[in-house]
Amino acid sequence: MTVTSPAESAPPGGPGGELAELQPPRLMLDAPVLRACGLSRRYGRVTALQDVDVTLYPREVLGIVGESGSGKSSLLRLLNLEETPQGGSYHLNVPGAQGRDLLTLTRFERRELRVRHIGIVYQNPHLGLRMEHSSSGNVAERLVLAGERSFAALRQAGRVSLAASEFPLERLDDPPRELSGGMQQRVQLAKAIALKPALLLLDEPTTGLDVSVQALVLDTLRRVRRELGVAMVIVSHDLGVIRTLADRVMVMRGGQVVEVGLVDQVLDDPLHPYTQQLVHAKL
Ligand SMILES: Nc1ncnc2c1ncn2[C@@H]1O[C@H](COP(=O)(O)OP(=O)(O)OP(=O)(O)O)[C@@H](O)[C@H]1O
Repeated sequence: MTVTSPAESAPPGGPGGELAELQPPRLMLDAPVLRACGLSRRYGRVTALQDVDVTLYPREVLGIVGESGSGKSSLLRLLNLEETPQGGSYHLNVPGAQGRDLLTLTRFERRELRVRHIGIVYQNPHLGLRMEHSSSGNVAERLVLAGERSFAALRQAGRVSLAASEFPLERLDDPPRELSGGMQQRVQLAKAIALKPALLLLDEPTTGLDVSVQALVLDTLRRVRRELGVAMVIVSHDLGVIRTLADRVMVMRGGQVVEVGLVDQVLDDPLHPYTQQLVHAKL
């Protein structure tokens, strides 16, 4: 399906409307940093994603919500170039990839692009971290993949990135298996932002953390967004998290997008019956 962004559907003018009200949100005035069209993914007989379009603007945060099994994590894996869809196209507006459909790249080219331009934080830290290596070593690994070889530079870059994710620096040498869930998410975040990616993907980054830790991690994500200006896609079943972080939200059901729009618009005045059900169930 084709989802038209509010920017694209906004009328150029109208009776009685203030100009400011008619202009698309500032974020949407730039060229998109990410544009994926018609993504489809099947696993055997299960259709995880069907004809999904995603557009993301620079510095924008797009939330993805939907019931369990609606395809949210599958979509993030495709956007992270971990898996290949059976159909669709995917463009990122980053150096070396302009005008190229990323789905046509070789495995090596995709890996390069992922290392340099895409960061991801998984709900399960075991997917994103080596639990036995030191925390700073986990962050350094990404820099090594990008070609950095100097031990001093790796150590310093790891420290800077962990500090940016508000990780306690006295625990730099501790392995993630000895850290709390909130700290493990901070190590994942530090690794994800180490090379200042254009795109940060977050899969339920606060799920499973206790409420006070969740709030701290959300604060850090907001600050990272503000300071790095990175565009983010965040999957969460928690509409409070989406409201706190996201500019727009995309609602998924059965592998398809049923509604997309500005967060307040969709969560306060949902149009699709499924979104209405989702919002009311969470109230
Ligand atoms: N590797 C896989 N092999 C087989 N089926 C899969 C695989 N990954 C996902 N699926 C199926 O694809 C569908 C979408 O799964 P996905 O994990 O993307 O949903 P989700 O919205 O992220 O769910 P949740 O909120 O529970 O994490 C489900 O039916 C799931 O069983």
